[in-house]
Amino acid sequence: MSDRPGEANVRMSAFSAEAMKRAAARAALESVTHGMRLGLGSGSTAAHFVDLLGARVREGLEVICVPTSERTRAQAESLGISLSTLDETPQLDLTVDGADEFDAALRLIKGGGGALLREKIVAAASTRMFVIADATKEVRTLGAFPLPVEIDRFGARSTMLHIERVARGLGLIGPLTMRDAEPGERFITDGGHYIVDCAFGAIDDADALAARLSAIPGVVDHGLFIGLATAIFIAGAEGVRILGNISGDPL
Ligand SMILES: O=C(CO)[C@H](O)[C@H](O)COP(=O)(O)O
Repeated sequence: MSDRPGEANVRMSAFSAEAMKRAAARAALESVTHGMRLGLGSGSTAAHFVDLLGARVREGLEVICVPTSERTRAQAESLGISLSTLDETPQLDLTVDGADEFDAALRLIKGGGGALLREKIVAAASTRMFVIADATKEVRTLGAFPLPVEIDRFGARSTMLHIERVARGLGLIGPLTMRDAEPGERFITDGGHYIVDCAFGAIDDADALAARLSAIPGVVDHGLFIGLATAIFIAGAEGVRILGNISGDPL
């Protein structure tokens, strides 16, 4: 278990990291059955799941899927996976997505790829949410990965100050950085918002921080996913371990 982002990744070759992500994706795919309504996550681990799902669809599996980003939509479309929207298909059976960090209570930090708002909406519309990850994402305390917060473009500076104040009230102090797509060009989410990356370090009371961030008017959503994941498929050198319950409720 790592407390520093990338610590174990340094030891892990790029090939084995990708192999582990794919192993986690393959294990989660075993729960997908004919006729399911699926949420498709975003990021490199979720992309392995979409790729493997595409192969099953070519073999005849019928599922209907709601993507959590335009990038995932394009990938799924290119693989011939049937797509829908949450307006057409408002309730889903299962969402499979990656995460930037998770803890033993199945709490997550997400949004490293900037898709956290749609990811959270889709996960909340799903009976179950499976997280697929390599073992480097497991932490004792969330927060080594800077917490992404999606904010409205209007009054962005003011909203950042508000986030800082709220965090300080919980003893969390750390630089807040407006995310850029490239130097000099702001990152804009699929929903048209900015992302602020908050490097607080260890977040001892994630539940309180989540509630206080949600109450800030300019905050559209934040990357703390609490009470949404029902199972986490963790791929490591010894194979895939499952945290939580693949058939049931969040912890
Ligand atoms: O939350 C996300 C995107 O918003 C991703 O799930 C998260 O960043 C993990 O990505 P990867 O699988 O590439 O490590």
